[in-house]
Amino acid sequence: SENHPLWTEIDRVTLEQLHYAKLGVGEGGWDIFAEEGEMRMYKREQEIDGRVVDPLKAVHTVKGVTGHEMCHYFFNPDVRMEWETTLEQMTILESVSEDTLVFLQIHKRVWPAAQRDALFWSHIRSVPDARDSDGPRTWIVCNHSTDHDKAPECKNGKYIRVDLTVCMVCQTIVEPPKNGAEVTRDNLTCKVTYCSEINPGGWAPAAALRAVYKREYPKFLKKFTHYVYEQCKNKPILF
Ligand SMILES: CC(C)(C)c1cc(CCc2ccccn2)cc(-c2ccc(S(=O)(=O)CCO)cc2)c1
Repeated sequence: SENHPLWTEIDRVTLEQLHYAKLGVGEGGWDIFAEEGEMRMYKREQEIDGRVVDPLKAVHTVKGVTGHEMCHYFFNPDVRMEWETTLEQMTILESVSEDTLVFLQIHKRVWPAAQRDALFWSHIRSVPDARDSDGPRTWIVCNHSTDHDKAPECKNGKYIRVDLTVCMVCQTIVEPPKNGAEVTRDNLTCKVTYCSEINPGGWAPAAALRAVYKREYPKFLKKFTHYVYEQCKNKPILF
């Protein structure tokens, strides 16, 4: 897919998001708004022309799965409706390649905002790291809004189009078992960093939107990571 017109942007945005995900939340005005077990969610309050665009960064530690498995289920369109509760409809407009798809998603209405849709490319890749002796430990899925000639113009459509950039960066940590035994899921830990910037588009009351984000995002990430754990627990490990 290197010669696809979107490829340059896909490569640039994916690497930018990888770098951004790796930045800590120590500096840059992040404040924590949810903490449940190993999951911590941070936001920065940011408005762009009167719209709440609060960047979000979540970190989570999930035992028993690999980064490849976590990113595979996040990318895979076949299972999205099973964990993505904000979705009403999902269409693949283009399969750019094995690792890159263009989605049109219609999300459920989030009161009091009008209903929205999202048009974005989604790209999955492993991140080579010289230190990883036996295979890549870090995987990333990046979702970034795009235009597409197969999508309805949001003007005559009945949905407001959101503008989003999202990344799911997952790193596998293997704690080697004693006396050279085979690695089992008990030896696996997945470090998850989920970043999102959603410009809801159109008008939505800031306070109500922030209340929605505060309630919905923790639910979203908890449901997704729990779903992956359940899907993987009785399957062979996908490193
Ligand atoms: C309620 C809330 C959780 C904030 C929410 C509201 C809306 C609907 C659009 C929207 C945004 C703002 C206000 C009203 N509606 C979309 C999303 C959303 C979009 C995309 C992704 S993804 O990570 O790319 C996985 C693929 O779906 C995750 C979540 C979340």
